[in-house]
Amino acid sequence: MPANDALHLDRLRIGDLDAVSLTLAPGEILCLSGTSGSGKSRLLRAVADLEPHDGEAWLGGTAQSSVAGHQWRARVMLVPAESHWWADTVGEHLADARPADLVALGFTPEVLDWQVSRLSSGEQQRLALVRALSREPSALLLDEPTANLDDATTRRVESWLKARIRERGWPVIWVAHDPAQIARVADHHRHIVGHRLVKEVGEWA
Ligand SMILES: Nc1ncnc2c1ncn2[C@@H]1O[C@H](COP(=O)(O)OP(=O)(O)OP(=O)(O)O)[C@@H](O)[C@H]1O
Repeated sequence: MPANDALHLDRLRIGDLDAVSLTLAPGEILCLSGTSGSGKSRLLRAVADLEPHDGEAWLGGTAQSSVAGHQWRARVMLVPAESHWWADTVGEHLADARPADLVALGFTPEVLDWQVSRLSSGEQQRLALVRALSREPSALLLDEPTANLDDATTRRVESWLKARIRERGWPVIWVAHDPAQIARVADHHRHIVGHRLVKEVGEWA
C-alpha cells in the first residue's frame, strides 16, 4: 500500500447531526447507514466541503479550511449517488481511466466511444466510479455506490472497489443500506440514530 494520509473529522457538524469526530486510517472503509433523510449525504457533502458546516476535516496534515474547495475535492473525492456528465461521449470524461478498471466492471474499451445519453443508470454509476478513481484521489466518499445495480454486479463492484482501496490506501466513507454489503466491505460501521452516529459492532468491527 502506498504511503497515504488518514482522514480525520474533528467535530464536523451539519444539519441536525451532532458533531462528528472520527479517524480513518489509509485503506480503511467506514460504512455509514441510516434512514432516508437522516443526513448521510449531507455529511459526505460537508466532508467534501460542498456545504457550509462547522468543525474541521483533515487529510493527513492538511486542514480542509486551509485549501480551496476544488483543491480539497481533488484529494477528498465525492462520488455522489447521481453522477454528472457534461460532454457527449464517455471517453471525454474518462481520458485517464485504466482499461483494467473498465474490464473489471464489465465494459470493453469501446465504451469510451459510447454516447453518454445511451448509458443506463447502472452504467452511469459504474463509469462514475471508474472516473473518480482514475483521478488518483487521496480519499473517497462513496454515496450508495451500488444503488442502481443487480446483485451480481453489486458483488463485482464491491470486490473491485475493495481491492483498489486496499491497493491505493484510500480512507473511505461508504454510505450503504444493505447489512450484507456492510458486513462484506466495512472495517467500521456507524449507524445514524436520531442525531448521532452510533458505533455498530459486528463480526467485521
Ligand atoms: N441544503 C440543505 N439545507 C437544508 N436542509 C437540507 C439541505 N439538503 C438536504 N437537506 C435536508 O437534510 C436532511 C438530510 O438529507 P440527506 O440528503 O443527507 O439524507 P440521506 O440520509 O442521505 O437520505 P437518503 O437515504 O434518502 O439519500 C433531509 O431532511 C434533507 O431534506
